[in-house]
Amino acid sequence: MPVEPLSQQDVEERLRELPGWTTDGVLLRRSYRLPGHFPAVALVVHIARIQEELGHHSDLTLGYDTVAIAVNTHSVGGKVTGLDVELARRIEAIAPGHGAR
Ligand SMILES: C[C@H](O)[C@H](O)[C@H]1CNC2=NC(N)=NC(=O)C2=N1
Repeated sequence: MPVEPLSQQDVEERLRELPGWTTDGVLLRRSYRLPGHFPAVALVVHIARIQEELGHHSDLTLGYDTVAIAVNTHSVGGKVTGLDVELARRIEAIAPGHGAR
């Protein structure tokens, strides 16, 4: 199935089920605070594993106890698509297990 950009309204509707995630119309973003540096590193590695499984990759920024995620779909010229929302859902499902909030 071809991947198509979502309208801003579509993105906002989908984000209602993803508290903490925001969009500026170009990127889907969320930052997490972790209980220390290694938990933050572990979250990055876990996200990297999910991204390899999906074949879809965000820009991940690792801080001391923070992880920031920004993602859109390059193949449609840098717009938000269902692939980005799916990645956000997958990340939300595993982040609490790392103590992320
Ligand atoms: C061939 C490979 O699946 C593609 O290049 C994937 C890789 N990861 C990707 N990640 C993101 N964010 N957007 C893409 O369009 C994309 N394309």
